[in-house]
Amino acid sequence: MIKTVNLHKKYGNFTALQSLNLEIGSGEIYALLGQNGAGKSTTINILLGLIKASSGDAYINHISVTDQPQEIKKNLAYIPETVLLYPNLTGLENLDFFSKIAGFSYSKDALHDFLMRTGLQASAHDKALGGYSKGMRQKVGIAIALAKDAKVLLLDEPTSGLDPIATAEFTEIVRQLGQQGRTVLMATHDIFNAVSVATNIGIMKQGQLVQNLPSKAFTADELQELYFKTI
Ligand SMILES: Nc1ncnc2c1ncn2[C@@H]1O[C@H](COP(=O)(O)OP(=O)(O)OP(=O)(O)O)[C@@H](O)[C@H]1O
Repeated sequence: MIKTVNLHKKYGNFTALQSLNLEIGSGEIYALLGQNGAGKSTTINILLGLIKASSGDAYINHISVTDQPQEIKKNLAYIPETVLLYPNLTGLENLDFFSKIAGFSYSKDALHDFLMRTGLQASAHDKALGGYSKGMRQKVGIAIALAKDAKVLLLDEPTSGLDPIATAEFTEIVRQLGQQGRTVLMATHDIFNAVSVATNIGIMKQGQLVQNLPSKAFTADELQELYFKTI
């Protein structure tokens, strides 16, 4: 579960976030849309504890980001636009390394199993990550989240730069994460993907959440129309 309560962020005199109140429950996939600079990454960075809110607070599974920044990391996984992993290690070795950092030690079979669950073909598991496509690196990122058993996932522009097949595969994995009862917050510019995978959609404008709607209410065309009217 993710909750933000009256979250404000100021950079000097500039207000990047204004009274942001979000609530995303277990099993929900929330797509956060908005123009460049609307405040999406600022929101994610506060949830990650990378930047401090100017006022208000955010909670991951009822734990305050402000009060217990270390504790929330246990429940949280972050998949950025470009997943940062070690290019000289294989996919499996990266998964093993990052699982151990998170405090989990798995057998080789279990590590292969996590990678298989993301759809990463078995022939790639023991190849150096430097040769992976962006979509394959993202699958390793998801496998790390599964290995950590992260209950909450933050995704920043996850489908940017992915080809249509990789986007469809990624969408399916995200859908499964929701079905497993995990909470997913996804900042995206991809309206069509948002409608297809998200349970709820938010549109941000100049640091404020100006729309907060169930995605079922829309076709992609209708959401696009609303987006253009809103921003
Ligand atoms: N460290 C900083 N110092 C000053 N201003 C900042 C800083 N970080 C972000 N901003 C400003 O805060 C606003 C919100 O930025 P943010 O990165 O959250 O937007 P975004 O919605 O994620 O945009 P994008 O879609 O381009 O990623 C922008 O106007 C940005 O210039």
